[in-house]
Amino acid sequence: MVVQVKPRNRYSSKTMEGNQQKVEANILLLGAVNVGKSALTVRFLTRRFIGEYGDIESIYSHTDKIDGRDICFNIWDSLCPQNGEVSRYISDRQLQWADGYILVYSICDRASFNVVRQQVQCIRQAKQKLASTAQIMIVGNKRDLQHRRTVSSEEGRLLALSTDCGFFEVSAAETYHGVLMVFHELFERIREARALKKGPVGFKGIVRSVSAVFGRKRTE
Ligand SMILES: Nc1nc2c(ncn2[C@@H]2O[C@H](COP(=O)(O)OP(=O)(O)OP(=O)(O)O)[C@@H](O)[C@H]2O)c(=O)[nH]1
Repeated sequence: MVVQVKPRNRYSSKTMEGNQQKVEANILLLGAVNVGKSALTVRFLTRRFIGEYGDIESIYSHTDKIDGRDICFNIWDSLCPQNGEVSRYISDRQLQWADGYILVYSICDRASFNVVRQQVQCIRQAKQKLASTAQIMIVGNKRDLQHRRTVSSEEGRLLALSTDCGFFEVSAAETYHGVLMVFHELFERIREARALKKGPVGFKGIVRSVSAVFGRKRTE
């Protein structure tokens, strides 16, 4: 069964609706094949786990309230190439588009953890080159399959700590709340990084704002 969610291709980070500025965040899901990227996306969008997802690569748009404010998540559920080498590859278009990454591995699949390890390095290098503030969340999925676990929680946490990423272990199959936390926590990180990049408003900023409101040009 393929879930019907309307895809949308938008690449801006902010839009205006009425007089209210609507905040957007572009989230890219990456990881090896079969780790549950689509399951996590669909859980977040519909609160449901449907089991089989088909081979669809789409960008979905979903608005959620955080602290009383509408946040528009544009979520790119990437399709992983079957070839192991290619699965580590992240395109320039993806790197330029994303404000945040959810790197998914399965706790039962060590090879998928190694893919995430390499993708973290790839994104960190690209961030430096692009002077990007994009944030990364590492997610160990299929937590319900404890008896088949091959990657410990400590390994996931350590990788996240050593690379300045967030970390969650979740089960897309079992709970909605954990998945919600992943997206919300990633958004918080993006918001903080954006605020840091902007820096404090300062005196010049205040003068600029006052000039803009009263429509006068500064003479010095
Ligand atoms: N037990 C369990 N199975 C899961 C979980 N999440 C996903 N699955 C199953 O894992 C399989 C792959 O899930 P997908 O969401 O299609 O994985 P994907 O990473 O999008 O796969 P590709 O698009 O092919 O790269 C499906 O059979 C899902 O039902 C989970 O949390 N627990």
